Amino acid sequence: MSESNPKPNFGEDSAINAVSLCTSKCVPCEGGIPKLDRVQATQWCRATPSWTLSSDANRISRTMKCKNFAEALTHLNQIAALAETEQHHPDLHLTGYRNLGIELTTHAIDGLSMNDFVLAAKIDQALDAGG
Ligand SMILES: C[C@H](O)[C@H](O)[C@H]1CNC2=NC(N)=NC(=O)C2=N1
Repeated sequence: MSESNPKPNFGEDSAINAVSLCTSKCVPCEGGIPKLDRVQATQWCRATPSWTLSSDANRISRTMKCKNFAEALTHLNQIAALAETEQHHPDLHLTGYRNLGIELTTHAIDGLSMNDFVLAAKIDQALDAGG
């Protein structure tokens, strides 16, 4: 609806959901766009329910316990490949040998953009496919 809602790949009326996010591409961002506000970020999070919005609404995160260290590394590499394809890069944390933490924010705007949700949905698709 509103012009300030940055949904360039979705159009005015189309729904934001995991499928529409997965078929979208990250847009190169070097600043100059508004970050999603808390209300927008909360709406977008509904499409990526595995992700938690930070208290300052500037990032989303997902944690997962992998079977073992090798599976955690496999997932890290899957995420790295997606990040390189999309040219949008998460903060990745591998702790306690199999606990994977993934954080997404758009550094150029110090907050959330569509890119974070596109990559989050693609990460979910890859990890939850069992690969
Ligand atoms: C032009 C290109 O999109 C930018 O340099 C990218 C690279 N990857 C990035 N990743 C993230 N998470 N935030 C950024 O602002 C960012 N900038």
